[in-house]
Amino acid sequence: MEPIRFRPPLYEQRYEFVKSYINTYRPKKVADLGCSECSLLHRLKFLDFIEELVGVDIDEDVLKLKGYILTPLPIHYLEPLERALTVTLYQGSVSEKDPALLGFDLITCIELIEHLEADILEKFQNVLFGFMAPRAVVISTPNVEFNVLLSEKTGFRHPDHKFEWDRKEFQNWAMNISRQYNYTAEFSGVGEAESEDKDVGYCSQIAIFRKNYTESVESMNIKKNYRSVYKRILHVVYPSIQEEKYLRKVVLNIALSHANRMKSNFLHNLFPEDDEEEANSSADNKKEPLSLWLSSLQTSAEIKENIVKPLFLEGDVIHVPLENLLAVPKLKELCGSLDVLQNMMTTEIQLSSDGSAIVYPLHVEDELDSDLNDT
Ligand SMILES: C[S@@+](CC[C@H](N)C(=O)[O-])C[C@H]1O[C@@H](n2cnc3c(N)ncnc32)[C@H](O)[C@@H]1O
Ligand SMILES: [Mg+2]
Repeated sequence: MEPIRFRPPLYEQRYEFVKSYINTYRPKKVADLGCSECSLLHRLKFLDFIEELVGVDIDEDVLKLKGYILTPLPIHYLEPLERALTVTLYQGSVSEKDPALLGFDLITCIELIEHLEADILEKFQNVLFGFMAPRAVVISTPNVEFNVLLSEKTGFRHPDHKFEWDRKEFQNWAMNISRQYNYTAEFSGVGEAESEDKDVGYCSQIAIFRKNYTESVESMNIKKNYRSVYKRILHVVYPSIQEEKYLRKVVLNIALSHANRMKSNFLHNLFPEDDEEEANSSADNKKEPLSLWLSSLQTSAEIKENIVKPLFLEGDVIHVPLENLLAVPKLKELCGSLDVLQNMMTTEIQLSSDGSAIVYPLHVEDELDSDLNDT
């Protein structure tokens, strides 16, 4: 018998299952127990509503070896996230209580439980549902009924498995836990058999638990005082505009790019002959299709600039009133008011003496040079 090959691979289907659950319920704090190489966490860090990601594994070496995939890249400093995001990895056993795992919206345990000895599994149930008590839990584990389709050989799918359950065993275990800890369980899975195969269920069976109660503040406070036992291996805070220093940077970048464009339009209107000279000086005065397309893009971008207060010259200084920048939707969203916008800009660049405008010296040649350098 040819062993079944899943497409996409089974592990990928498990991650996709978690991702689609997360996309539906949009949890902000998510932990993955038995996170191993952090592959699921890595996929989850791209979901833009998750603010806290935590991974726990007993194997310190794998966390140290693979944890780097969760650290920010240079692009994250250039383009800070809109939401806050922290990622933390702990070495520790899921059979031990640590307050770092309190208050989560979702905890996932993907192919973890079958690696736990009976006594550890017993403790783990109590730690996960009684102590951590997240709002939702997703647990996946092999469905032994499917093994007949996987290969001829008998025995467990992996040498480290301590058990493999059929659907009834898994569902009984999950239903007992639900009753004991006041959760509701639903069952699903990934990795389907071909239609002509007999009914063996999914290759990976999955239980989704949802908590039926809200924990009291007193109960949470007692748990928060438990002694920490997990060892922190990695803790990263992603650059985000929720932090003042990154918000300033983003506001400044957007504001200056718009202010520059407004200033260029203003200068081109003021000295239209420079444009003509430039046009006449081009070799045959004909634009290639690509440059035509690029210039049409620029024109539409320029038209979009919302001039609510005209730019003006005072001596040889161009004034770009900040009110125009506040009319840019993104800046309005980020700053809300003129005062905030002004405050963000004032320490970073030169404003007019009353703080109402960005000022640029009028040196047309420098201006045209700098335009060319910008492109
Ligand atoms: C099959 S791997 C999990 C794979 C991973 N969840 C994924 O889907 O990519 C099982 C993991 O559980 C971890 N593990 C086993 N016993 C544990 C325990 N008591 N506490 C925490 N992690 C444990 C192992 O070190 C291993 O990394
Ligand atoms: Mg396994």
